Amino acid sequence: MTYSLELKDLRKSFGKTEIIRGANLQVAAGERVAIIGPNGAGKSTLFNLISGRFEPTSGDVLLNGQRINGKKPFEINRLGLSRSFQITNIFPKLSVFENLRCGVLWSLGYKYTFLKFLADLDDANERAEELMGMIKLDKKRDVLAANLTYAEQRALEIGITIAGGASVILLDEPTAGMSRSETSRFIGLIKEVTVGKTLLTVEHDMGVVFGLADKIAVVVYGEVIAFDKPEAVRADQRVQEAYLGSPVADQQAGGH
Ligand SMILES: Nc1ncnc2c1ncn2[C@@H]1O[C@H](COP(=O)(O)OP(=O)(O)OP(=O)(O)O)[C@@H](O)[C@H]1O
Repeated sequence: MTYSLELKDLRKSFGKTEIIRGANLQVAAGERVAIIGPNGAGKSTLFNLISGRFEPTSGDVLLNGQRINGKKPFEINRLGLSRSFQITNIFPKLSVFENLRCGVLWSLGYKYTFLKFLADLDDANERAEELMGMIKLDKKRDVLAANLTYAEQRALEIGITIAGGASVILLDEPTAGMSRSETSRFIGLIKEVTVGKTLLTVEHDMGVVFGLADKIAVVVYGEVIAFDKPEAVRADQRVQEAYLGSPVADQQAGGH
């Protein structure tokens, strides 16, 4: 079976310190996966290895069966993996529509001659309109991104992240900083716009994890110690010991 994303005995050291210590993960197409784990476990480092910001010390990252370690982030992006950052990558002085159109054009840009660019501008406009509807910002079409609410800016960011049609989407704490009601609405939106796509999130909020994920990958000390459906992960003794057993985590999970 070809996985959408696969990590094979992935390792990463910084100097003499090994941070990722043989991580393995097999994510099937269309799965929504939340990566959880204690602070400093290596979740962000894993994201950086997958998206090409860091190169692994050893082991492999496969995207749709193709080895991508050593490739540049933009090359990986063009192979179908798109990542959004906690720090937004929107242009504050452009409108919602212009931001989305930039996202679409950027994702197409590399194969374009100027004439082809002009011919396809209509397509880009159409796609930007479509994305605007998906992220429910059509009524804010001409509002500058800087003037959107925080939650709207995060929605715009998701729109830009999916603009290029990538099949694998990485979201870093997508609801961080949102209120409870914004968060639950946003989980719904993320689910809608990623239908049919493979989704990976790094997430601390257990409410978001259990609301969004088909499967949870638990990273402890640079290894994936469990990868399963939420109920199974919750019942896993090792996970409870390492992570979920703490009263704080139980409280965050809403005592399910
Ligand atoms: N570029 C780097 N150079 C040296 N050490 C690093 C680098 N990046 C991360 N580390 C170290 O790797 C370890 C794992 O960090 P990472 O940010 O991946 O953990 P995390 O699970 O995302 O943590 P958190 O939940 O707190 O965000 C930490 O000890 C961190 O100091």
